[in-house]
Amino acid sequence: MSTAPENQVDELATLREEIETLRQNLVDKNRQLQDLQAAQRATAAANNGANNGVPANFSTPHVNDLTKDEIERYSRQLILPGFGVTAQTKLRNSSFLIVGMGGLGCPSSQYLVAAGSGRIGLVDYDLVDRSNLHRQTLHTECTIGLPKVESAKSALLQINPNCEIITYKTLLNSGNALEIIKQYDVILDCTDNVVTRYMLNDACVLQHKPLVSGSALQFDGQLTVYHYGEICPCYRCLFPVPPPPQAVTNCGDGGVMGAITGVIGSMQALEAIKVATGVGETLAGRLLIFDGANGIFRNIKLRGRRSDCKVCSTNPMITQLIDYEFFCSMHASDDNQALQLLSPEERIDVRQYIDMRSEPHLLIDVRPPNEFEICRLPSSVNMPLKDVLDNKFVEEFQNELDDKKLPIILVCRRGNDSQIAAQHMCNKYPSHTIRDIVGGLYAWHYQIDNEFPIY
Ligand SMILES: Nc1ncnc2c1ncn2[C@@H]1O[C@H](COP(=O)(O)OP(=O)(O)OP(=O)(O)O)[C@@H](O)[C@H]1O
Ligand SMILES: [Zn+2]
Repeated sequence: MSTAPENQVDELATLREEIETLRQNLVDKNRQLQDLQAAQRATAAANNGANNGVPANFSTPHVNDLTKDEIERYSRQLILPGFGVTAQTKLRNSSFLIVGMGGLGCPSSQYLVAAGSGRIGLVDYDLVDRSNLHRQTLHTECTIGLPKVESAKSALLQINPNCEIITYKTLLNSGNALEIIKQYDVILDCTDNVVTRYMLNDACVLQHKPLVSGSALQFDGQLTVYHYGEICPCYRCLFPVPPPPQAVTNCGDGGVMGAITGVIGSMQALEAIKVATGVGETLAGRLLIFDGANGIFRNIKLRGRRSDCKVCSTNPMITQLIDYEFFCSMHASDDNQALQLLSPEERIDVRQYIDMRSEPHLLIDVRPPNEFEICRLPSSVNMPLKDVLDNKFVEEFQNELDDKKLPIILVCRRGNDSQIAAQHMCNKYPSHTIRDIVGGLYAWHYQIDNEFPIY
């Protein structure tokens, strides 16, 4: 006999509660583990030099200042020709600031911590989300909802408890960047937005810090080291003017293959290690381009420092941090990115759409076909935005458009593209009722049905 629907609902709720309690337990246990490990390290440090019952003349002195644990832990790195104790010790005396604990920050911090870096700062304002887990490999099912910096710190200390890890759960901006950056030797840009790229670049130039910069989108990645050495350009030398906001795509909109961020993030760690130890040739003055779809690495030579660069030239115009959101006409965080193209009366919200669903209407989903395939509202038809803008709807929906009373509703993922489509269609058919749904499928998930998937 099958369970009654209301029992299933109760059972589901109980299971969810139990999972939540277990998750919270795991987080608490992880914290306890970290505290115990810290106490253990403190005791070991206090006992350092004590002979633990072994006669004094039998205790072995540390070789070249590396402890027994360090020699064992880094043995495969220590025996590398050209690396050795000197580089290992330099690494231990170095500090790295990783800005962004997402797709790039996770692998780069993982390798820097595992390799024996002395001190690592982690900066991120965001919380772990389930959609992060396919690429942000330090975060897990158990740390969903926790600050990314805390989730990462706990995972990193499991790898190497000897590394000092400092967390900053904050948006790095003009107000706090210089103060934080000055405490570290090498800075890694693992963020995903143009505003932070310019801000970090200028802050690193002002503080004379090398900047290891990575980016990953879809199947592609890029990597270089800015402002390192005499002639190496800064980000502004290459891009004096920010791109127009509509030309910028992030992972949330364009998608990204997790392994691409793994490749670029690991290489950022490698570049940072080379900068800190002086071993090997860094990518300063060169840009590494990774075409993951075709398995091709390219290395292109970059121009030298720009003599009229606003920040790194001998007579810079920028001598302190500016308002980068204003400079780029964009936001640094994912918040408040909603486009305001149409007035409220030209739009409907999800509840209004629910009310009109029983009446005849045409619901057009303007997302790309691969996203439409992931999930869709019942009875919606797909016409991607670019086809709407090419007027393909004129032919495709000729009958519906002939019926002037039939409302046409446009929907997309978050309610931005649907506004562009609605505005375009309204210009062509001004007497027709054409509306878009505020907040799109996200609003549907949050306000109507949280079983409806979001991505
Ligand atoms: N100025 C900043 N200060 C602190 N953290 C930042 C800043 N700008 C971006 N970040 C962080 O950088 C990380 C970039 O990660 P990633 O590119 O993998 O994207 P995401 O924001 O986690 O995910 P998605 O774009 O899929 O929603 C994010 O965790 C974001 O919070
Ligand atoms: Zn410059």
